[in-house]
Amino acid sequence: MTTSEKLLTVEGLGVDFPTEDGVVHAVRGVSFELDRGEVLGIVGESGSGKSVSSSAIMGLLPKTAKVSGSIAFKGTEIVGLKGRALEKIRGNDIAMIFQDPMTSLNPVYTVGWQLAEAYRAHHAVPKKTAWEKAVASLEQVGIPQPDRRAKQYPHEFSGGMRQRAMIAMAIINDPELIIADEPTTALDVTVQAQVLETLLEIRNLTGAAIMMITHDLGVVAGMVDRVQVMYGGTVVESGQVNTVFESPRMPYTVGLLGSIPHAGLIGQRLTPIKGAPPSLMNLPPGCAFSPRCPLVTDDCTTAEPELLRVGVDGHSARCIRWEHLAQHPEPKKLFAHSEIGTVENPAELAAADPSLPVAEDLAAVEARIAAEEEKTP
Ligand SMILES: Nc1ncnc2c1ncn2[C@@H]1O[C@H](COP(=O)(O)OP(=O)(O)OP(=O)(O)O)[C@@H](O)[C@H]1O
Repeated sequence: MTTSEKLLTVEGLGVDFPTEDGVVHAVRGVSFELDRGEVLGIVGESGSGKSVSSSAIMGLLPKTAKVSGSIAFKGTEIVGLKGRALEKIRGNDIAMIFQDPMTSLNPVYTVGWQLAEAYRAHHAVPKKTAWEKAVASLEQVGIPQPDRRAKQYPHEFSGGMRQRAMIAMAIINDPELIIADEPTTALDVTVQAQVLETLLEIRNLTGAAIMMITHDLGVVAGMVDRVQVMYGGTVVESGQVNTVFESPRMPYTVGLLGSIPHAGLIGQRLTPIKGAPPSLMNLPPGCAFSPRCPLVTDDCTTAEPELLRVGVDGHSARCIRWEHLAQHPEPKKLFAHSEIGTVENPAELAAADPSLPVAEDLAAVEARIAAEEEKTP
């Protein structure tokens, strides 16, 4: 393995589920890379394909799933990997933390026994060594009196402690990638913050990369390095978290930022995005967000846009109208229907809005980005 090799490279990932009613295109053309020690946030409405993408990386999809594209972990292809080869990666190199700890913890065994077994599954060591490792790993996730707690059953732990025990389970084999699927949603705010803090400490200590799937934009803002926004089964915007939050270049991201409670919105009114997410069985032609987009034009409905480079440090967006958005004086108002009347036909609004400037010539925009990139050290 070369040092420049990415920890994870996902290229053109697609996941289809054939059902009686038709084929569900749950994940479509997803490509991204993850570096060692990087924290990537994946956000998007329910059903946008976040969990299915991460299950594909873990090799945890049901047999009915049709997977296409490539997922390379340290250069090894995971798609199509089965049996022992997959087991070796799963739980050892890549570990997963779920929303409900009881999906990983068995109620009939002590927490310490389960941790020790998880360690022994990947290491040929005596039981005593595995037990010591279990206690050490409980200590690592901040559980007080870990030697006493290790002898207890999951139901004797509080919700926050169970979540920590599950993190202990995930890290016991020193994974290089931790996938956390809504790991704190069920916890109260203070405990959430502590659990997230623990995850970041583990990243600092072990250098593991973290993929954090969450609805909570507050979590994303406070924790991740890079964010990836999903809609209709694909990535519609990605970039450094501050850049994406401060200068979103896909109207869906603007809508998402204004519709979900998060720290940056304190004192502001929430504005839901009108309409419903698309059916993944029957996607609209062109951009999947076009039926709900206040900036839609006829071109948006003819072909699905590529993920276009829209700024420095890998900022990209799947929107042919991103320059219009970039130059819009008040992007947040795009979704503030009540302030500009109820919008039945977003195309009419875009056409009637005189504040929308004409887009710069695309070549000029590319040149401007290239110049900015050159200036960045
Ligand atoms: N086994 C399956 N068979 C058929 N469709 C499925 C299956 N698993 C998931 N899907 C569909 O795939 C789509 C994407 O689901 P996914 O769970 O990835 O969404 P999500 O963005 O993680 O949502 P949430 O935030 O609610 O977990 C959904 O439409 C879902 O119904």
